[in-house]
Amino acid sequence: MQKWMTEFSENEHAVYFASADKATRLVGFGCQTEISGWTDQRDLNAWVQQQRTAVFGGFNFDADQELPGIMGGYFFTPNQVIDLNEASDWGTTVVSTPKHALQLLTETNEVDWTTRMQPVLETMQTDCTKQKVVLGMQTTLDFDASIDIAQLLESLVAQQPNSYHFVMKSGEIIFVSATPERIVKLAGNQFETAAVAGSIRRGDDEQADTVLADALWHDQKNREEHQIVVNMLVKQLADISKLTYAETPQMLKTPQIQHLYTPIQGQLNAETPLFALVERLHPTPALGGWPREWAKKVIEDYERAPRGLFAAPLGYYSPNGMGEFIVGIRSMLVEANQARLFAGAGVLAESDLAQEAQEIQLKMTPMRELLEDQIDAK
Ligand SMILES: C=C(O[C@H]1C=CC=C(C(=O)O)[C@@H]1O)C(=O)O
Repeated sequence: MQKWMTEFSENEHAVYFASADKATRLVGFGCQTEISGWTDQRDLNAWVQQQRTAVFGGFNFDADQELPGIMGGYFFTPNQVIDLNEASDWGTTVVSTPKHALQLLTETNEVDWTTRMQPVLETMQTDCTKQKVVLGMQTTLDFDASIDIAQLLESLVAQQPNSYHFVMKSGEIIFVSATPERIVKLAGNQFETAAVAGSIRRGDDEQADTVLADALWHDQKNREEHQIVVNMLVKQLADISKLTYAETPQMLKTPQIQHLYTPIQGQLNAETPLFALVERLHPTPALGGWPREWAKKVIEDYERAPRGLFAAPLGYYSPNGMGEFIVGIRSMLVEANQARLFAGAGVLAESDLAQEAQEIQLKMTPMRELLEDQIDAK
């Protein structure tokens, strides 16, 4: 286990952010100032402008659904931010005392998900203006003892090497995401975003994997689901920037899932704050849907519980204007003995809800596997 992981678990406030390529690996400890419960984006912007060091945190997926604590949207300025790619002493191995292996006591699933979502599908089948909605699910796991955060970080780094990592701790509450999706990265007048939508499992060997990738690439429903995201990103950005992207998607692979993927580069016409870009894009139809307001209402009405940081923009923002935000999918909220896992799937009129429910289970496996490292195997 590395030194920063134990330090993280011992701090009241801590944050870890890593880009998918690991060119950025930041960890922050302590809290100088914090903000939550803002009602107007301008209050958040004003607060950010007052900070002299980087701020870290995330938005509430839907600010109209108020939630307490960090799930309602939370940013803070750590006392100390360490660049793990430079400060090698924080990466030194420390001996950790083996903890009590966890036993899973109960697992609570949304067993009614497909029947509950059926009316949404029927609306889409009768009204072709309702093109896409991403429907989420939450699973709660209760253990006999508290989850070891340092061990969780070690598992995350080892098991999800190609994903963005975001872990934020405030007191006893920790939000963890190993996501393949970045909403936006800004440096000067250059930004990067991407459409990640359309999914299939990984194959057992290279040949099976390629067959599955090929099936996904040629699948009409998935291509349509992906194109809705590309179109919206372009629509929201074309008036303020010059965009570069390919006409057809490539594949993006995580250990469990492969996705259709269209990276988009942009050059801003005029200086634009990072939060203004986030506001234009969130929620993209990879997390919300299309039309946007209809999808937002469906999510509010049909999902069992508000999302909070799940599927919301999470990241950091430096005083020089640079920063990066990812979306908090493939995620969980950990509090003492409990983990609440989140995932969702894009639904179109031609979707099979049972199949989408299976896809959601697959999308929960990255977080499940982090916990399995701590479970008593007997
Ligand atoms: C909402 C999630 O995935 C989104 C991102 C990529 C692919 C997706 C899909 O194929 O449905 C989803 O839109 C999730 O993982 O919880």
